[in-house]
Amino acid sequence: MGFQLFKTPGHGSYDTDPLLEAATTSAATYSRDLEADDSDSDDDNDENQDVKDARTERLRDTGGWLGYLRDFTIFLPYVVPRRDFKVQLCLLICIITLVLERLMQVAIPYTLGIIADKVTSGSAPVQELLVFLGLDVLHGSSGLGLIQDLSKIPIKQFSYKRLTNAAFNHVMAQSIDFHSTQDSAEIMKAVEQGEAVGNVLESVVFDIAPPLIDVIVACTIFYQRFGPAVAMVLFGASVAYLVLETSSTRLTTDDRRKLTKAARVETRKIHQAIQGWQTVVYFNQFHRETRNLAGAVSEHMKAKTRFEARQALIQALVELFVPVTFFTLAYLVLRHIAAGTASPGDFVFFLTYWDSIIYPLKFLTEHFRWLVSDFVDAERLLFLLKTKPSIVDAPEALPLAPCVNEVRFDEVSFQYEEGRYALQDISFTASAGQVVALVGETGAGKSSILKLLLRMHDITAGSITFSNQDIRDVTISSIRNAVSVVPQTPMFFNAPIIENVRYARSTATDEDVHEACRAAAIHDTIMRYPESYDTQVGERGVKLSGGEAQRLAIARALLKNAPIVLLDEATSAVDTITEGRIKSVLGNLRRGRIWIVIAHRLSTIVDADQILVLHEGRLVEKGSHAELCEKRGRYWKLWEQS
Ligand SMILES: Nc1ncnc2c1ncn2[C@@H]1O[C@H](COP(=O)(O)OP(=O)(O)OP(=O)(O)O)[C@@H](O)[C@H]1O
Repeated sequence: MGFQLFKTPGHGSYDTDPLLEAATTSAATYSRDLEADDSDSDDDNDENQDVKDARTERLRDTGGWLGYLRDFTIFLPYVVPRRDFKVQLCLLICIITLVLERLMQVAIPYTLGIIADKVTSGSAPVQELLVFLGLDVLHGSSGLGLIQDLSKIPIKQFSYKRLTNAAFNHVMAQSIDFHSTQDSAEIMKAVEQGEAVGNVLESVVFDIAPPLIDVIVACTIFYQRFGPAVAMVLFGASVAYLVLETSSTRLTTDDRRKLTKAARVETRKIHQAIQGWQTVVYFNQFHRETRNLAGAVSEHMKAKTRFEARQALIQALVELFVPVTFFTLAYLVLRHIAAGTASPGDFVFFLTYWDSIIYPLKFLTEHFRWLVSDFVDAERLLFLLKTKPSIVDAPEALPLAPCVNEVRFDEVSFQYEEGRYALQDISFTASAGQVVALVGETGAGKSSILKLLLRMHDITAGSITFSNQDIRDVTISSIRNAVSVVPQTPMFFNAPIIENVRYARSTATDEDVHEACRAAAIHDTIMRYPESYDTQVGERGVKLSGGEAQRLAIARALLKNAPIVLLDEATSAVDTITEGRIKSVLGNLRRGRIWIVIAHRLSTIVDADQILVLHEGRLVEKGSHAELCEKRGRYWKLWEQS
């Protein structure tokens, strides 16, 4: 699939808590990366494996690293502040501070060397000491460091703001096929990576490039002051140190992976137990969960001990390299002093300069590791931004004409996947003021018709027109403005009822909202709540009963006041008395609108103007209730069974 961001790994086997796992399907998406850890392969245990796989594939497709890196130019418009003068200025300040820092790096040891020489020659170098003070303050966190840190803030925020907004808009503009196949946790992770691109740039510009430049500058200066031997030792030692550091990282990779896996298993256990708290109560399995967690915690700690001890040992060995290099260099410099080709001040210069080179070098591998991890995160965002929505406006699409009084399906065929038709040769017309009911057994294609009306998918053949305008020739946004939907399972935001209903039309007054709720037979119920319309509905509306949620969804759809209303089993959870009340109010609202209704309970659509009977994606019967009953065909059979 073209839009597949990352592979979704299979569920692992976890025999200690299978029931809980089944009960927490929503947790399953959240802990996708956690579940990946349960696979047998070590590589699969790596949370970034999917990104790495995608990278390998892209490397193959783009013909190597150059082509691959070229993909990253997609970020340039988001990180280059073309029109933002403030950010441009900050960027310039940062570059200047970086250059000044490099100069300070040499100037400070140089000044100290002069001070030492003056002291040994018996004079008091007060002036030089003041220069040193000035340079030191300027070089530290109170000088250039402060200026740099402050200038970095707007630069990082600039790219974060632009990338996060762009990624969010991109995800929201994706089509239903993207949203129904992608793991939502994975998409969220990708959207949240706006910071990673900024971090990559920051790591390269501020953490990785400067120490490398410093080493080269130091080698040149050492060469000039102490000759080629000292310069060669410094250069060779720096390269060897970096190689050793990198290989030592590799030596602990396996332990690090095991540690990450153990930590994730622990988090997963906690997450599942909390998510599945009700299931734990139903089966009184508190002890089992406590035992499970205790096991996971001790595994985690064992892995941590192994990793940290091994890393400490390897690090200790690598670090031995630093004093040995220092000793060699110091010995060579001292020989120069003894030979009279260098002064004691030169030794002080060497001592101070050594410190300023070696410490950043020590952190280089650490920065490199962070860079790799930020790079992987940035890749998630890259793959997301490269995913194109499958349904987009035609180049010359215009908004739908405001008055829609007819919906027409003309020999419409549609397939979700190649080779399997969900709908075939569907033709019908629904006019303003009419109720058209879609009936048929499960899987017959009813919901697919609603999705096509919202242009969530494009049809394979035929045409769908709203008042003679093909929906592929008008803007998607105007289609969605013209259609109100009451889904089978409505979703609400964790906000007060009034805001949830007003979501349909932000300009609606409180009275408009009340009116819509009266029409949906929910107003009186809401007024009985202690906080009436200010009652919070809970996450996704969990505090509402099924019937209340459906009635609120109807109120919301009515408030939108669109010319086409789609009801998908909209009253299936409502008792028959309330349903009767809703129907009588909806009857009054029929005028001027087109109603397309899906119903399993046939009693709810007996007075529909047109009943379309679908069977295996085909329209097999069409007519009023009386006409269809008279036919004694498929509808009649369904009616008899109901
Ligand atoms: N996203 C999808 N990808 C692939 N096939 C799909 C998808 N959605 C639905 N289908 C298939 O299309 C056919 C029609 O599905 P549809 O949901 O329209 O049926 P329905 O009549 O609304 O069923 P129900 O009454 O159970 O809601 C079914 O065979 C279904 O498996």
